[in-house]
Amino acid sequence: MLEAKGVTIRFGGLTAVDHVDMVVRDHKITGLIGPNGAGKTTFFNCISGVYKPNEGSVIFDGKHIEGKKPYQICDAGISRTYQVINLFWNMTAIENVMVGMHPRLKSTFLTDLFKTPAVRAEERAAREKAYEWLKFVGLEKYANEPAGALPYGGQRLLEIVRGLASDAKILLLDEPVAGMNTKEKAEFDGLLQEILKKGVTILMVEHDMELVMGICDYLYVLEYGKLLAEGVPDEIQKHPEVIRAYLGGE
Ligand SMILES: Nc1ncnc2c1ncn2[C@@H]1O[C@H](COP(=O)(O)OP(=O)(O)OP(=O)(O)O)[C@@H](O)[C@H]1O
Repeated sequence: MLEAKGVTIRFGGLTAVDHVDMVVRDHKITGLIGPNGAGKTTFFNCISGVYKPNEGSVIFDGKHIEGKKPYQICDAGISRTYQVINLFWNMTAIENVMVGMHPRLKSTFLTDLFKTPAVRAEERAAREKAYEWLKFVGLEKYANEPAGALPYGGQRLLEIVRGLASDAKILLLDEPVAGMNTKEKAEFDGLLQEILKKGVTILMVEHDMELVMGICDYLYVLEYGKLLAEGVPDEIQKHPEVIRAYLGGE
């Protein structure tokens, strides 16, 4: 479904992502791991349109998307979350989800300006749908609270659900459990399974090895921008190069 071929990005003399090939299979959880500075977030940025790769291609549903703008990539069905949570802090939780739904809404600047009955009906329907999304992640009680008032784990979930609300086919999660407590992490595992059941494919960068090894169907390992290994978690855990590079030889 999503395929990267030879993706390369350079910052001056540094090749942050170096000819990386990756296949993200439909309805699976693919993990991208590697030591700090390996190029994981930069790779995400190439897929989500923040950067245009210097070389290589990214193909989604049979179409080249490398070099497209982030909003075009989002419209195509790829949504992402950020390492540093990126919400509209002064908007309520439900409004944040509605913003996520915006690409799928029909209203335009002019119809919004005049608040036609059709716009009001669409807004009502969008609010109801957004509320359903909040329920999906157990955040409905915060619907009318500003995003900044949610507990930290809740903010992470809100960011994910805002992505889902755009009818994403692929969700790119950048360190989704960073900062979550043990209970939130345990629940997160179940949530990812529920997301998969909705037909959404997941690609995630995560440092929490227990989570990654337990939940991912397939893993790619980056080191200094290059692909070091790929395989199912069992293979990766035993891979001598990965143990050397990432697990510090333990
Ligand atoms: N905009 C930029 N300009 C210059 N160098 C950059 C830029 N973004 C990232 N880098 C460099 O590219 C390399 C890869 O960084 P990146 O953030 O992608 O790694 P990462 O694997 O996501 O790390 P972490 O696990 O710490 O988040 C690093 O050496 C980083 O300093």
